[in-house]
Amino acid sequence: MKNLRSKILKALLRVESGSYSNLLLDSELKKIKDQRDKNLFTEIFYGVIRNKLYLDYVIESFSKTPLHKMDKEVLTGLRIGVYQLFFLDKIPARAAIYESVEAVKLILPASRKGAVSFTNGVLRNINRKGNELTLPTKTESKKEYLSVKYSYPIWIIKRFLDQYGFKKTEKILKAGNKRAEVIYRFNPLKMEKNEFERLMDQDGIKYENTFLDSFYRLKEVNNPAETQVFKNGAAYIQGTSAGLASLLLDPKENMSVLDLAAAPGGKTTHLAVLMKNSGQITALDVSQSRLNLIRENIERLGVKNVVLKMEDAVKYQDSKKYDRILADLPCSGLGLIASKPEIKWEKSESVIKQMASLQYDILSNNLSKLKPGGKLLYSTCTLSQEENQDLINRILTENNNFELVNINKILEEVSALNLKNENKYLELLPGEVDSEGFFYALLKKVESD
Ligand SMILES: C[S@@+](CC[C@H](N)C(=O)[O-])C[C@H]1O[C@@H](n2cnc3c(N)ncnc32)[C@H](O)[C@@H]1O
Repeated sequence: MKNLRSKILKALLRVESGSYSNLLLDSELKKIKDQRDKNLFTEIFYGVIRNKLYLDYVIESFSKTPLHKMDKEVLTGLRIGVYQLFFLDKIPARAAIYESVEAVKLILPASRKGAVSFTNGVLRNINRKGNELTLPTKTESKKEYLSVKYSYPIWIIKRFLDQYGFKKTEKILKAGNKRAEVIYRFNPLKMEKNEFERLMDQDGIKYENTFLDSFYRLKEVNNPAETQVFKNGAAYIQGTSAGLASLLLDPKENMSVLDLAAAPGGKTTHLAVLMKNSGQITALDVSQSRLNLIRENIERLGVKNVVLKMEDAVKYQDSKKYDRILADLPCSGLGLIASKPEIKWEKSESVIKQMASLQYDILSNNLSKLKPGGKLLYSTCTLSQEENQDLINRILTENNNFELVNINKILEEVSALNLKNENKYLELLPGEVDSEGFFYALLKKVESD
């Protein structure tokens, strides 16, 4: 396709100014007809986001102009070019350079000829001398080595090294650079499972089982939101780590459940399935636009037992007592880097403290809404001790009417995960499990309140 690189360049600039990569990619791919072009768009788009720090290291090594003095269009064009030169063997260097320079030319006004020839010069130089590139070595500095090699900011590397040591950190970083999988959760509110599988076969969708029953890992699916099963509401796109949360909370039919931060409704709708559409789920979210996403999902999936409320969970007042509370709270998202690689670049370390404080405030305001004997599942999609283990320890110390339930027995019952977990809570690390990074702690309110 003509101008594919300039479309990628524009999309990358939008990610830099705050668009979500996954949503943007979906809408851009809809505009492209040819499957090979779709694949190449996806490869370069995600490749550049994932490897930004590495690509900048290469550019800096071969350009006399420092990165901060380059126009963002030029720098992004250079990243697109270097990504193809270093990571895509099948694209001849000449084509990679030409197409990237053309992309910069198309996006800049005609008066900026100098910037175009600068892009060309730097890419040619990198192509000639690329094999002279020297990377930081492990012996000089483990942090620098991991940061450049796997393209992660130093602050994330430092935290992971402190929390997990070198070997585990390297596994997590590698897993975060793999393309995230697409997983369908089968929704029995819409059809029988054999009908669901028949429709997937009819659409030529190849899939395999995961460690959760009813969660199907798709192989080579391009438009997972365009298939029959998705449009019929028989499928919801949800990773297995996210899917585990509702299963661990284990709601029963006719229970009352409070979901404190529910949008877009992945876990709410899963809870509804587990409750067979009975009882009631009160689903809160602070954002009206995100509540609309839950509404759409509820309608598509045929969920009938949810009451939506636009509420700030830090201040939410409710005299009702619940059997179950799901606290799947906003977090720094360090477990989701495979599906949202821009997380590496748009967050700074201060987000951890901010999130831990918000999580504490939300939990503290809502613990009293649980019935004696009721259970609360706390979950995050992050890998920071402050937001996970430390926070739960603080909550338990300050609230002696709550105890931590050992999650391992339930885990055995609801999943085929075979983990040696010595803790009562559970932390899933990407690279150790075939899934995204998550943390879960199950709290029970003691019977006598
Ligand atoms: C991790 S997401 C929840 C994902 C959801 N549980 C699911 O499975 O689809 C966190 C959500 O918390 C919401 N949120 C952030 N601050 C909040 C607050 N103070 N009160 C309620 N919701 C909040 C965000 O709008 C976001 O939708």
